[in-house]
Amino acid sequence: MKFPHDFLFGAATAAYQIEGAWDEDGKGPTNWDVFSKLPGKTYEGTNGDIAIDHYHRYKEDIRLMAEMGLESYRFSVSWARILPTGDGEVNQKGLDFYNDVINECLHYGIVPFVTLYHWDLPLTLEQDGGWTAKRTVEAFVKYAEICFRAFGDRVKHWITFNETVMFCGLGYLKGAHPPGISNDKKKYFQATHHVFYAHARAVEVYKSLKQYGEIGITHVFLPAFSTDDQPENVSAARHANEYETFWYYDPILKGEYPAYVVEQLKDNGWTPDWTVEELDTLRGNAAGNDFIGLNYYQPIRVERNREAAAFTEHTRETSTLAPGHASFDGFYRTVKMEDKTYTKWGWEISPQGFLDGLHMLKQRYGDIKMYVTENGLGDEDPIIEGEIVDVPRVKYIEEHLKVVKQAIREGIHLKGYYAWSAIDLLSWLNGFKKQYGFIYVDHENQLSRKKKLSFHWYKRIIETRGEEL
Ligand SMILES: C[C@@]1(C(=O)O)OC[C@H]2O[C@@H](O)[C@H](O)[C@@H](O)[C@H]2O1
Repeated sequence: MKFPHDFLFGAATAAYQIEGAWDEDGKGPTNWDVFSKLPGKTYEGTNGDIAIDHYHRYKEDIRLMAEMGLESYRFSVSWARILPTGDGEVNQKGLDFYNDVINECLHYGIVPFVTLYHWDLPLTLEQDGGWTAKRTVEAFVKYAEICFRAFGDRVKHWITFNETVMFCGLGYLKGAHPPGISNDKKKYFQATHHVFYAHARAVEVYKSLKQYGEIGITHVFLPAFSTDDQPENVSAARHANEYETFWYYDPILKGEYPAYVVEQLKDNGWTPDWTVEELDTLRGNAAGNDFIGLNYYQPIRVERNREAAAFTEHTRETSTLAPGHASFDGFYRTVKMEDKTYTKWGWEISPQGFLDGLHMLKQRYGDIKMYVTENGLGDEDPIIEGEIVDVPRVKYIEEHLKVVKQAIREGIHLKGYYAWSAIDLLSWLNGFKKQYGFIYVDHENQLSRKKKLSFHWYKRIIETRGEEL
């Protein structure tokens, strides 16, 4: 069986991780331009000043994507190129760049799938409270409308935010992302609420423009499973799913927050300072959300945590999402299982966990349209006689695409798969060491591009619409 004719085979990137040109053509500074230069925050001090120079090489990169037969390219817009101060004057050269990227995609018949926010916040907004401040919400809505009006005649697929749990969790609980705050639960939940409210407002604006495309959000999908059937560990998995999934998916798809979490926030004094108007906006725009983007890499295996939830010192190393850590509230801990397979970064490889999780989502949210907006293997790719022989990545993506096909057979409304990533790029916390791309970038040779084994494999999968899987 082939994948359906309207299923999109894609790949993804993000602005800060590929563009470079951090201060060119009127772009304003972002939180990551500053944070990445703080000692110890990134792997070996790597940053996005140059990244892989996609700002100057986007034509070559998109030509390679076309050669691979990519049907759709998911990329993000750097807000600070469009609005250098976050909510002030528009920078025409920023609009020009993304118009060029979009037009280059369309030149090859590649469907652009645009993420408005992939973690790089204009510095002025971060300095003024970031996502804990209402100003950032209003600024995002202004920025989103500018993008809709500038690109919406050609861009018909919009993602508002990428992985809210990551930039809020690492920003306010682990201190590993800007603004580098640790263990501030009140700010964490406040920031997530402002993001969901900003999303709902952007949906409202998008629908009012009657551009007849689709808009959604991309969340991490991290289904939690109990290590065994002990009631306390089953309760740990429930707790993890409530806080890591339902807190994120419910306000978008149901228009309200999960009662389990709301009650506990109240007990702990972590309830966001939300208003009736904001909660009504969430409720009133849930139906306008056209899809949910899932970034699936792994499930988590959890058990009840019996150790006292002492203050946890977080570092870059403890923030790369490997198992063996207690949850922010100490309720559960993630466990590395003897009978499971893991990547070099300690992430479990579990296509079955994905399929089981998809059915959990369908049971809770019904027939919502879904895209796999990220899935891929972070690895240090083998190089044999100058060729990048990334067989592990081929196997990883093959197994997950098989599950996507099986899920569609089982009635899950999946409409596309975007591998992370189209091309090797800068990892926020792992520098250039953790590779994900179909295209290799040689940092020892003027960032020259080279097709990997997986490039040729994915090309064939797309050509045959995955019939062999
Ligand atoms: C934490 C990590 C990683 O480095 O493996 O997860 C997978 C992937 O998720 C993306 O949304 C990030 O932009 C990208 O940098 C990657 O980040």
